[in-house]
Amino acid sequence: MTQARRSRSARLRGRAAGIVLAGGSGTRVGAGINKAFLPLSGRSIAAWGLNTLASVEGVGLLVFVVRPDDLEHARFVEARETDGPLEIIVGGETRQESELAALRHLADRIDSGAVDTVLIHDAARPLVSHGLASAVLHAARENGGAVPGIPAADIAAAGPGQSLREGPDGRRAPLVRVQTPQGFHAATILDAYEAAARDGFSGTDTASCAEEYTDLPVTWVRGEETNFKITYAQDLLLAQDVVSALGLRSG
Ligand SMILES: C[C@](O)(CO)[C@H](O)COP(=O)(O)O
Repeated sequence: MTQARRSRSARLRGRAAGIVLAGGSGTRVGAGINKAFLPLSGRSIAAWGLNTLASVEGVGLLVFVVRPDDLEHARFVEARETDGPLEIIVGGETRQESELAALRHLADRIDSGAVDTVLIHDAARPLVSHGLASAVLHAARENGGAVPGIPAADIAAAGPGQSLREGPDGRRAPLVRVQTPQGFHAATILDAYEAAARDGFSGTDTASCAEEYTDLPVTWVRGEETNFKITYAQDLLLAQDVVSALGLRSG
């Protein structure tokens, strides 16, 4: 183990696990390789989120979920773009299956209490800040579940024949753009994913599975505009501009 790795291992102390999902094909960006491994200011997109989660006090280990074809890329990220160590695992066909794979990978440590909280993050959101990830972890520990969200600034319609849900004051509840990392009490969310697997349920994000299978209150934490998801080629250009304009660095 190198000195850098020793110091990272020493810093990674805590009972929360960061899970970074890079199991999708990420083809809409049009690059021919999984977008999570495209470069952003000298490091892969995935490395940015991994390094940020690793910097959060209380995060004790990182699980990096990838496709079988990307294992070599993932090992490169571990060796060259993060201080490591990463627990690299192969995910499933869907987001739900990849999350389940990560939770099962942690199951023994969740059962023993060595892991109490999970922070599940999209590799495609490289610019999540240390402050936001820390706030989600804190809120998840306080409440059982927490997700970042930004109230939509534009007027949004639910679509023909649909009605927007009412807010507590009887007015229309604002639509919220949901981001990651999403933080949850680990044992509860593991049970939820096992129950979902038995039912064949597949959610859009961790919160949707939590809402369906748990009583956990899910708290909102104010998300960040810069924590956008890289989906299309123009999102990568925007991320590069944000990195330059704000002078951001990874790791
Ligand atoms: C979880 C998420 O980022 C919330 O906005 C989003 O649902 C992820 O979508 P993906 O298609 O799994 O990347």
